Amino acid sequence: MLSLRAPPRTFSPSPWRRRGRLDGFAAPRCVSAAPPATTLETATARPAGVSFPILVNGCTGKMGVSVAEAATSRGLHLVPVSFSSRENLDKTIQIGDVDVEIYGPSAREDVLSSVIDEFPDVVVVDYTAPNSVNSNAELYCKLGVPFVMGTTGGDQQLLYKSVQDSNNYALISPQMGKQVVAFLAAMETIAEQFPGAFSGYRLEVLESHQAGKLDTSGTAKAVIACFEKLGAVFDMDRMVKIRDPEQQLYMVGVPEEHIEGHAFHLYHLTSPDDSVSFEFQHNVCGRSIYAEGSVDAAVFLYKKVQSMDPKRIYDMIDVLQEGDMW
Ligand SMILES: NC(=O)C1=CN([C@@H]2O[C@H](COP(=O)(O)OP(=O)(O)OC[C@H]3O[C@@H](n4cnc5c(N)ncnc54)[C@H](O)[C@@H]3O)[C@@H](O)[C@H]2O)C=CC1
Ligand SMILES: O=C(O)C1=N[C@H](C(=O)O)C[C@H](O)C1
Repeated sequence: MLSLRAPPRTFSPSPWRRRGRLDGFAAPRCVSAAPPATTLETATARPAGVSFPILVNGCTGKMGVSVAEAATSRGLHLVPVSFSSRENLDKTIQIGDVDVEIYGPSAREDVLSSVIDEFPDVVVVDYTAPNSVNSNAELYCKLGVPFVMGTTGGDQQLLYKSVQDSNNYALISPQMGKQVVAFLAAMETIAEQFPGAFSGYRLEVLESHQAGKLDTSGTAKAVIACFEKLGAVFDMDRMVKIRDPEQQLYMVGVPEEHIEGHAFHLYHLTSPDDSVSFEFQHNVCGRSIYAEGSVDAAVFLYKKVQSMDPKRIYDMIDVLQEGDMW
């Protein structure tokens, strides 16, 4: 039976620390549920159903590699070109049997133009860095190449404005994992249908990602926006961001093999009089759900471009709603 006892009046700032690893917090389930870090469950991947050229920008990074691998195993044509923020890298990266050549910033406009000439139906998928979001999007819009923006951060308003002004096709989402997208969609629906239902509730948010993550979780920001519409009070400066591997291991309970690639999120709501509390979590180990979702996104966008759909800007909820996610 559920206990209806009121929660303690002073809620610990860290539910993860309060509970610790040993009491069965969701994390250990990742050990058997997720694939090894940076490898994909692509052996059983279903084909994309269509084939078209895909350019993955950011093949020097972890998501770039994962998406490029997922794209080739789904039968898409991986364009053997990617970019870097560094000049004179003189590097190729092997993805399956494709040698992807990496070009620096000064060559990117010429190289991307040549790619578009050779592959007019190419779709770009971007997994670079928060400080490249806007300049990359500007370039894609200038050249009229449809793109999936998986990279989080940057100036999101400006990003949408660039796409709108150029009338380009783009799919933008801070979260590509199907089940997390479904949770986000549910949150948006609740927020729309019951605005103010959580008026005055205090919200506390914790997110833990690999140490190399530069920005605050874009997914957490999207979920927080829904809680705010529901009336909850949140101070963005109080978001607890955990990037320290020791804390992740011993406090959050991230399995050791996923310290380098995980995304744990926890949202805790408390009523103004402390008599009611709610808690939501989504904890992902590895990167395969984002990689597969990114390929779904590219396929979806490709179809929209081919059918000259008048709507130009999409997100992952659109993909989910069309039943187009694996
Ligand atoms: N939408 C989603 O579901 C997900 C989004 N992400 C986001 O994707 C981004 C990348 O994540 P990771 O691959 O884990 O990071 P990472 O640090 O492993 O890789 C990023 C790579 O992009 C390169 N890069 C930086 N600026 C560039 C530019 N202008 N042109 C080309 N390459 C550039 C960096 O040198 C690095 O190699 C982050 O913003 C992260 O938040 C990550 C996972 C899922
Ligand atoms: O950088 C990551 O890893 C992730 N970034 C996205 C975000 O910022 O929300 C999605 C997921 O949390 C993984």
